[in-house]
Formats: sequence, C-alpha cells, structure tokens
Amino acid sequence: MSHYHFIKCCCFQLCNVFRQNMEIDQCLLESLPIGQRQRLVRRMRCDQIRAYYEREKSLQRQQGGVKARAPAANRKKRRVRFGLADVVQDAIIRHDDKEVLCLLKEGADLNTPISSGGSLLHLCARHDNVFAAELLIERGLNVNLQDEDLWTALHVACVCDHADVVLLLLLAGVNVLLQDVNGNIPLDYASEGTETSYILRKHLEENGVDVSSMHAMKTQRSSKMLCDVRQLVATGGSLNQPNDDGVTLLHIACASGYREVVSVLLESGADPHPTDNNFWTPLHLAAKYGQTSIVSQLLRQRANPTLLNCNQDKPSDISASEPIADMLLNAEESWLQRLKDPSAPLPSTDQRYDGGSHDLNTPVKNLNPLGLSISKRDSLLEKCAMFREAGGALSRQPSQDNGLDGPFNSGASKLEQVKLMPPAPNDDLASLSELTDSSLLYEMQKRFGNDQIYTYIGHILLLVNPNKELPIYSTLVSQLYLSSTGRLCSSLPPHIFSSAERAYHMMLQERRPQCFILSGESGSGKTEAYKHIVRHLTARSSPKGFALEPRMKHVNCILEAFGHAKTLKNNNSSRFIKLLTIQYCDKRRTLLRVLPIFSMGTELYGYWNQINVVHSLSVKRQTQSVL
Ligand SMILES: Nc1ncnc2c1ncn2[C@@H]1O[C@H](COP(=O)(O)OP(=O)(O)OP(=O)(O)O)[C@@H](O)[C@H]1O
Repeated sequence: MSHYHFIKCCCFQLCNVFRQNMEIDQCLLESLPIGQRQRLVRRMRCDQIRAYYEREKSLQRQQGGVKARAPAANRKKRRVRFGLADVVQDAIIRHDDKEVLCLLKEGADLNTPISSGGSLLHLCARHDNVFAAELLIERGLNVNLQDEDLWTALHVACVCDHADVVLLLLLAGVNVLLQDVNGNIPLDYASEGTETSYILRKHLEENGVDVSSMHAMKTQRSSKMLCDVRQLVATGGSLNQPNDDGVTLLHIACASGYREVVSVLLESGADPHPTDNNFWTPLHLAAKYGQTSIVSQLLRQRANPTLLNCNQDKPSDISASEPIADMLLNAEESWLQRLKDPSAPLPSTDQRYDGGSHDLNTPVKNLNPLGLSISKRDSLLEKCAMFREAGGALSRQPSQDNGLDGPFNSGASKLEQVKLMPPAPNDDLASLSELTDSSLLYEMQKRFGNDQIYTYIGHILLLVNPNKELPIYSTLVSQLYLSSTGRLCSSLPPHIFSSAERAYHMMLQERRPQCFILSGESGSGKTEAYKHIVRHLTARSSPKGFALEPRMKHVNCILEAFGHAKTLKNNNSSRFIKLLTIQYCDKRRTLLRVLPIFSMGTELYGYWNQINVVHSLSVKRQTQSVL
C-alpha cells in the first residue's frame, strides 16, 4: 500500500471514529503527517463543539426552553447600574475632575463611605486628588472625619507623602493632633525628611506644639501601664478582667510588646491563655506582632500553643517570623506529647525559647487581631498598600519600650542596595509610534546600554541577559513591586517581579492556575528569570516568604546538581523547568504553590487560564548580531 493510500485509509477510519463516538485511536492519529493530523484534530474539535451545543439545546428544551430565551425586557432589567456614590469614587481615583464636578452637581452624597473605610476625602488623600478634595471641602465635607482605625484624611496623605493634600487639609483647618487607634498622630506616619514631614512640623511649631515632648509622652505608655498594673496587683484587683471585647490586660501587653508588664502579670498569677471574643489568646497576639521574647515568656508559663482562634489559626500559623514559628511548632509537639503521656518531660524552655533578641518590628497596620468585618480587612489591606507604596521610609519611626515597635517597618534591610531606573516612555514597546524591526531593536539597544534589561511588549516581558550582577533583585525591590491590585505602579520600571506580581493577582482574582512561559535560546536567562519569579512569589505568598528564600536557594542547588549541565552556550544549562504554574490553594490567600512543569519538546501539558510570557534574549548571540 502506498504512503498516500495509507494516509487516506487512516483518515477515512478516523472520520468514521469521530462520527461514531469522537474517540480517537491515538496510535492511528500519530501515524499521520503533521498537517493531516492538525486538520483532523481541528475537525474533531468542531464536531465536539457542535455536539456540545446540540446537547445543551436539547437540555434547554427539556427544561422548558422559555428560561433560555429570556425576553428582551427581562434582560434589560438585569443590566447592572452603579450608584452615584460608586461612580464618584471611581472618578476621584481616575482624577476625572470634570466628572467629579458633574456627579456632585447631580447630587452624589458627600458622606458616602468608601469601601476600604473612611470618607471621599480619605480617597482624595490616597490618590493625591487635590482638586476633588477642594470641591468636597467647599461643599462642607468634614475634614476631621475618621475611619474605623480613626485615621483622618491627613493620616492618609502623610503615609502617601502627598504634600499638596496635606497643605490643603491644613488650610481647611484639619486637627493635626487627632490620634488613630494606635495613638499615632499624622506626623508619626510622615517619613523623616519628606516635604510632608517638614510642612507638618512647621505647622505644629507655629501652633506652639513641642514635637519632641509629644514623642516622649508616647514612649511613656509602657511605663504608665507597668505602674498601673503594679498598683492593681498591690490592691488585689482582678488581673483577668476582660473588657467588652473579651480583651484582658495580658492581651494588650502582649500585642504591644510590653515585656515588663507581661512579666508582672504572669508572675502575679494572671491566666496565661485567656481568649477574647474572637478566641485570640495573648500567644496569638504576641506571635502575630513578632514579639519573640514574649512568646518565649508565655510558653514558659505553659500557655497552650494549640488553641485555635476564630479563623481556625494556631499561633504558629500566624507568626510574624521564622524563629517564632519554630518555637511554637516545637511547643505544639511537646504539648501533644504531654497530652498522650503526661509524664513526658517539658522541653528545656530556657534554651529553646530564648529569643529575646529577635523581636520583630512588625507594621501595626498589618495586624488584624480583632477586626473581622470585610470592610475592616479592606481598610487594613489598603493601609498596608499605602505603607508599601511609600517605599518603606517609615522604618525610622520612634520606638516604644522594647525599642522595636514603631508604627511601621519596611521589613527590608536598609543596607540593601537598590538601583532602579526611572520609568521611561520606551518601557512598553507596544506603545511606540513606529513599530518596525529597526525601531524595536534600536530601543532595545538603548535600554540595554542603560542596564534597563526588562522591557514590556504589552503583557509580554522581554529580558536581555545582562551577564553581570545588577542591584535590582533585593528584598526591598521585591517589596516595592508588591501591589494591592496587581496593576503595575506607574512609578516603577518593567521588572520580572512585576510580571510575577501580576500573575499572583490574576490567580487570586480568577482562582485558577496561572502559567509562565519562559522562552528564549540557551543561556539567555530563563532559569535566572524563573528563580526571580519563584523568589518574589514565595515572599509574596506569606509573611515568612523572605525567610523561605535561603531554603529555596538550597532546593535550587539540588535541582541544578541533577538537572543542569555545561553546554556550548551555557555553563549552567538547565534541562527542565522552563514553564512554571502557580495555583491558588489557600482559603486565606496567604500561601501559594509553585509547580514546575516539565516541558516535553514543544508541547505544553496542562491547562492554564492566563499565560504570562517572559522572553529572554542573549545579547551576544542574538541582539548584537542583528544590530
Ligand atoms: N538577570 C540576570 N542577571 C545577571 N546574570 C544573568 C541573568 N540572567 C542570566 N544571567 C547569566 O546568564 C547565565 C545563563 O542564564 P540561564 O541559566 O538562566 O539561561 P537559560 O536560558 O536558562 O539557559 P538554558 O536554556 O541552557 O538552561 C547565568 O548563569 C547567569 O550568569
């Protein structure tokens, strides 16, 4: 039988198979040349879709078809309409001043609360919209309105360093001394050396307020509480008395990091594991707030590390640092052992839990021990985003009694070197007015010369291997690219962290796996890009992420030992992991699983909703030769 005849026979057989039950004999299919195979598969897909629609139609007929064909009038009713309140918020964010003006004229309510808490003025302060803020103030919106955390618009403007809004609010007579739930006035959130901080200090001085004595007052809070507690002990008062929220003195001292107060309370017989109305114990709070030595103290006093709060979290699940998590996991183990065998010896707490020097300076706004409503969480998330966008400059805040609990910490070492180029019009080649081979290559060459190795083409990220270390991969840079929405911050240049961030948000929004395709010739930087993505995602997915990084490095060493080899083009050529998918796998959105996919030839196995493409170029072999 000739080859041609054989193909025809196969096709005939396959078409019959499709018609009968649409199952293909894989061997038969693979024996066909590629063109024939593709045509057949396409035809099979069409048949499948047709069959699917027919089945759907007959199902709808069985269920009384009327529902399927909804009358036009019904459809009209289902159209979504946004209220004026939502539209005005959107207009403020977009800086669409004309629309804000129209909406206010149409009667949009000035006092509309925004979804993340606070007033429209808070929104203006957040998005630096001075014009809209002025309109709202002119129409009588109260400049001193406070959100659920008692933040005024001035607190927001200070965190975001929006000096124009700060000036406007001061002119409108805002009260600069209003404190938020943590007792911080707006100045506490203004970064040292910024215009905002200068304006506020000047304003306070002109109004006779001594800023240094204010700080002294604040740092005296712990000693004041210590005095009060000692007095309570001396007078025989109840140390376990909860307030309306079930919060006891020990909860407050543990969360605030007041070690001496915790010692006095525990030594005087306070219950080491009271639970508040949301089932949070002092151990939960100390773990969450990064108070290592207090965690150690509580464990020595036999605090139960296995208790669950209302979110079903043990203290170890929410701990702010690796040492705390390790300490708590050890304690859990020995607690469970002792439940089985009460005679089992206690671990030597002095050695195991001696973590006094490790206390973490955790951002207060990251912590959400008591607030459970969605709006409250939104508000805290929004504030975390503001701190992040402020670039972590607030880490120089004054400390309280343990010297470590200022209102904010960037979490990144100040010594880290950061060198990011400012954003440029040619960051996205898709936006060039002239799109030709030579214009693209010209821009790429220019960028490469400036160490701008990343370039967007729409959502595709182009990377030119620099073949040298660039100071653009530090923890701080990774943090700069964290975003609450996944949208690239316009003040940051293209980066692999930004693509990772976008994929992370797509995964959360769609709750479906996301895939990265890293393409490019051997040695062009795919494996390095993969490592950077994994690094950002591990850091992104949990507060302990950055602590995971050294472990990831070790895993990489082992993987490389098995899978990498020296080739002509690359000294450390990888033989696998060119594809990467991330899966949504945690109900609290704090963890994610990174799955390397083994690529087999040119075929991709698996299904992903969103594909993020990173294409790498090796300048020696491709770009230079073309240029
Ligand atoms: N972003 C980067 N910064 C600095 N050097 C880099 C970067 N990307 C790649 N390199 C350098 O180029 C070398 C080759 O990169 P890499 O191993 O990622 O290539 P690859 O595309 O994965 O190659 P292969 O397909 O052969 O595995 C690296 O060992 C590193 O020295």
